[in-house]
Amino acid sequence: MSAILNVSGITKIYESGKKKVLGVEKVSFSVKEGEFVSIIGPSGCGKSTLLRCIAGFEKVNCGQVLLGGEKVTKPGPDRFMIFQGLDQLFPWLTVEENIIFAMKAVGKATKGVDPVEETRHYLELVGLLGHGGCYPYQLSGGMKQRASIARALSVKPQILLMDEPFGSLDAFSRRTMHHMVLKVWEKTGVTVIFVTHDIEEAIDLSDRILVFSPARLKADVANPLPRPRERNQPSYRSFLLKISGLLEGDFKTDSAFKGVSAPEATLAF
Ligand SMILES: Nc1ncnc2c1ncn2[C@@H]1O[C@H](COP(=O)(O)OP(=O)(O)OP(=O)(O)O)[C@@H](O)[C@H]1O
Repeated sequence: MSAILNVSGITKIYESGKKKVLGVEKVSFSVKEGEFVSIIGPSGCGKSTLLRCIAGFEKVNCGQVLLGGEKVTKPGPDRFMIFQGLDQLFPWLTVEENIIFAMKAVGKATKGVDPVEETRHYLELVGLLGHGGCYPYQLSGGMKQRASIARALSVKPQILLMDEPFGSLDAFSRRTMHHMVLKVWEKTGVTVIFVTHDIEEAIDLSDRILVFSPARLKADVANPLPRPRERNQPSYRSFLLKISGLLEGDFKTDSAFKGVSAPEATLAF
């Protein structure tokens, strides 16, 4: 499979007044079409910054992001971002209307197909069939994230960017969401980049794990475990130890850029 995303030497420096803070520095990696890649690292190490640079929400200071060979300079419907917050849907529209609105806004409703029928397909995929007529306030946190994922898929993005999407859910709901998101990934073949603080979540879901230390990509590790991943297997434990070991220590990064403060990252799992 060829690379759909190429991130080449990107640096993002935030400037507020006289202060300059490093978001990410000289980060390079690529992602193949259909891959599921997780990004893990201490709080403040630049995971969200990286995702926002790929989404086109942030302008990079150096380097470039190429998606399908095209340079990313602004947000676009080929990248859809899902956040941790549970209020990403328009509260004045039903779930079905939210999805139809998104499809129409980016011109991705399939020609000759009734948008209501198409919406049903995505709702079924995320396990929300029968809830299309609900308003967001009538849904649980997990159901809201399912609806946000259905809406994201409906615009047929090349990459789904997920920034700790299940971070505010309880452990049981998270496990249920993991099954759902893997089913969606397998059925649609969409490329996923998934930010998490949770090592087991990264191992359960992804083909590859990018381990960050402050502002830098420290390791790019292929997940050797066959799917479905069994947490009680010795091979799972040893891979978990490997990733945990990569996350330990090394919390001071001096920027190569003069006058730029390194991020203050903390280990908080
Ligand atoms: N808009 C901004 N303006 C100034 N500094 C910022 C801004 N956004 C992020 N930063 C800084 O950039 C660094 C990286 O932040 P980022 O949010 O990308 O980290 P993170 O790894 O996603 O953290 P967390 O896991 O806690 O969400 C931090 O030092 C942060 O304070």
